[in-house]
Amino acid sequence: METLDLIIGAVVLVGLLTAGLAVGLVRRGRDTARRTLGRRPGQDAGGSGDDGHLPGVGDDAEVPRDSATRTIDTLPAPDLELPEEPAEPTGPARERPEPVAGRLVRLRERLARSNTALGRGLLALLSRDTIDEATWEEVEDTLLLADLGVGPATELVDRLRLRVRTLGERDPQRVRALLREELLAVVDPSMDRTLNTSRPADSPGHPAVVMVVGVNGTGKTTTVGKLARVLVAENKDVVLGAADTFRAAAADQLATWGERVGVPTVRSDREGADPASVAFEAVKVGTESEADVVLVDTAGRLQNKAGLMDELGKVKRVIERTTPVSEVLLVLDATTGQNGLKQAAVFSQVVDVTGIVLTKLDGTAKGGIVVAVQRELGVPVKLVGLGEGPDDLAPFDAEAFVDAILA
Ligand SMILES: Nc1nc2c(ncn2[C@@H]2O[C@H](COP(=O)(O)OP(=O)(O)OP(=O)(O)O)[C@@H](O)[C@H]2O)c(=O)[nH]1
Repeated sequence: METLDLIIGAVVLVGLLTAGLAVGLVRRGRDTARRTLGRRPGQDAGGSGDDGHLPGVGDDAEVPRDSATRTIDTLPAPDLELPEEPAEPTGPARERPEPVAGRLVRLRERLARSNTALGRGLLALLSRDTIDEATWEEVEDTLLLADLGVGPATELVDRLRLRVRTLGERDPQRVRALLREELLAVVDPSMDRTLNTSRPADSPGHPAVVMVVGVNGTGKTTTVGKLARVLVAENKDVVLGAADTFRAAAADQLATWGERVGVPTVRSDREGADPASVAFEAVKVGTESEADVVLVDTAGRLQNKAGLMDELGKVKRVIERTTPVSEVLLVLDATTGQNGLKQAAVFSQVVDVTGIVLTKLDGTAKGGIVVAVQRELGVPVKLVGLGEGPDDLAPFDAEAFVDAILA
């Protein structure tokens, strides 16, 4: 009997050992398969310096079983895609954005190549032997052609004429200096152009939220991408929200901008998903990850579609359930002149625009739109787009701008 018990015990033990070994082998096989699937093309089994057990940077890593359990209220809405953690770039090496200081100098270089540049036209007129009434009219026309707007153009000519006459000034260098002063006055150096990207003091624990709005094709998505780089260059942690859900490609475009500098993007893969819920989720992710700034890209809205404009208002209200919106930046294409101004007015009725981003300033010799749009909205131009390059976005500075015009 005892012998029989011993034999049964031994058989059970061997059985258990065999089963354990089999489970171990299957697990190990699955892990190996996962690592292989997760590997990007070009990475061999021993590559990326891994020891054969850890995934390489950017590979899918299985969530450890002992990682914190997420409660229901931290789960994303079903159609949203949260950024993978960590936000390491998966493509080429992470780019280092160029420093921001002095970028506006590029405008001077670009305008210098233009034959129709505003400053050159004005200086040619003012260096004539006689500056008579006809000349002043030509000065005014030149300013109007440069999209300065009637009010500021008349103002500038009246003041300049008075000073040139009163001082009896004929020296070209002095006339140039007077012109500079008057141009600067209409561009208005006293406006506060600071971009508010500091965490809000009145909403502790939340990131600054910047909403970017504007009509299709003005350069919104590109601006969000460039702005993310500016902030990364300032060592800020950024999260992007792809609330342009009209076009899935817009989210792809935004995510690509982010990946280049290691910034995560919250997005929905479903075209037409609720933009407000994407924006809300982006702010939530930004808060949970203790980001400094959340940049929310919105769909290009045609200003005559009242329903769509209402939706934009909703995006803002939904964000504000969590935390105040620090900046609403309206992106305008500098090459569209008066049309851009009409768009600007409609947008400012729906959301309180706090700053203008004037894109494609490299594509026009008409810098006057800066003045016109500020007058129209009473809101400062804070950033300007100077090209299609990733770092072609410059903080606007009135003096540097006028100097670029007069270069
Ligand atoms: N030359 C120049 N091109 C720019 C500038 N900013 C943006 N662009 C170009 O303008 C085009 C439109 O830019 P997007 O960022 O896609 O415009 P969007 O407003 O987001 O458009 P939707 O996504 O359709 O709403 C792209 O080809 C950009 O490269 C700029 O400052 N200068």
